Amino acid sequence: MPDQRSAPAVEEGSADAILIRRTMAEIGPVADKVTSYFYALLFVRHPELRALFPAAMDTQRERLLKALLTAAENLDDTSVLVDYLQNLGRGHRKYGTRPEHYPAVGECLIGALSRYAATVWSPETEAAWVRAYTTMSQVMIDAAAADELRSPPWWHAEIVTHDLRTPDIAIITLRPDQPYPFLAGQYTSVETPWWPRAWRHYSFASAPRSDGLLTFHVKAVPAGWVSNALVHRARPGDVIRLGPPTGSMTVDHTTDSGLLCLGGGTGIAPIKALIEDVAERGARRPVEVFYGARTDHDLYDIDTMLRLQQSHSWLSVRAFIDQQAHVQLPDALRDYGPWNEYDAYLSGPPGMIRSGIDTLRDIGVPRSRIRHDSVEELLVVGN
Ligand SMILES: NC(=O)C1=CN([C@@H]2O[C@H](COP(=O)(O)OP(=O)(O)OC[C@H]3O[C@@H](n4cnc5c(N)ncnc54)[C@H](O)[C@@H]3O)[C@@H](O)[C@H]2O)C=CC1
Repeated sequence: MPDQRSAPAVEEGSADAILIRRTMAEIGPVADKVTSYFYALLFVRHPELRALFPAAMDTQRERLLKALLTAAENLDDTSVLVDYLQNLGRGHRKYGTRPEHYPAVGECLIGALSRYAATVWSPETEAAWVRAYTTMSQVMIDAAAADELRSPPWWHAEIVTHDLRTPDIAIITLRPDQPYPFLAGQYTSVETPWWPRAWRHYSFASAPRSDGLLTFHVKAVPAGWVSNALVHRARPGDVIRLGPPTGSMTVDHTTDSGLLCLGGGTGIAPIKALIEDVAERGARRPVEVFYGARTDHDLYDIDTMLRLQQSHSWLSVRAFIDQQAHVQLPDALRDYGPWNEYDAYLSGPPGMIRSGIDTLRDIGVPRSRIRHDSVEELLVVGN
């Protein structure tokens, strides 16, 4: 019998969803151990799969757990879950994942969960996990197969310019080896030749261009292998790999509501892409940008933003520097507005996004009008 003590007072959802959430609640406090044990099982039982993963597994561990939690939380919300899994399936093509790998992963996952969620584990729980995993992996496999007909698993892209704007921020322009379709506001995953299979996310800093070139703003962060390689090692002529575009922080061109954009640090990159997108459509909708940084130095792209402001009467750019203003970026929103006719776009460190959401909700902006990339994904952005 499952242990009722660990179950929430009122449990809602399908029988399988309840059993799966109970397992997740049970493993929550020992999540690190579960993921380590899972990978140990996987690599011992299926050593041939080790080559699909990066040498350093730190970020990978967080990603597996995040995927499991997202799936468990949305088990009864089919459209959110299917969307998420299709994206995940398409994104797995760049790792070389094949349909026959899924059962091996499922078997080791259940092995790890049953060991660490022993008090709530039962034949019913196991059956619920087998059903859920089988359905979810089939969605990923089908999405990957459909994507094979339209897109390559990854793109090669050559660095054409590398502009070191500050000692730790570079603006990098790339030429993909074949057309790379994406929307302003989206992001992609990047792998460098120096750290094979370590993929990190970066937002596109420009709307799609007629010459097909792509731009990223990269800040080298402490212990960030990929970001340090891109800032300090990469040079024109080097070739990196890109995964497919993803993200829904895009402009809704079916309305002409204003855009309220909050860009913190290198989070200004996709905001610049959104401005270019609005400009290209020729719609004169108001775009209000709040650009924040900790120091003058970190406001590395202010000249570009001010130039854009000069060319577009509908654009307003306000810059905030923490050290001078003694307020954090989201607080600045309260002094302007009203914002209830605006769609809000948040881009920057996870803490800024979380507090930006709170501030906007607090001043009456509905959640449905607030867009940002997944905060969990951002934890592995830019490393
Ligand atoms: N699509 C996206 O959302 C993108 C996100 N990023 C992320 O942006 C970050 C940029 O890093 P840095 O330049 O070092 O940023 P940073 O740590 O220097 O902060 C930039 C701005 O955000 C504000 N801020 C930071 N933490 C906050 C918090 N907890 N509450 C309220 N405001 C806060 C600061 O006041 C500052 O104005 C990285 O974490 C990167 O992953 C970068 C590009 C795109």
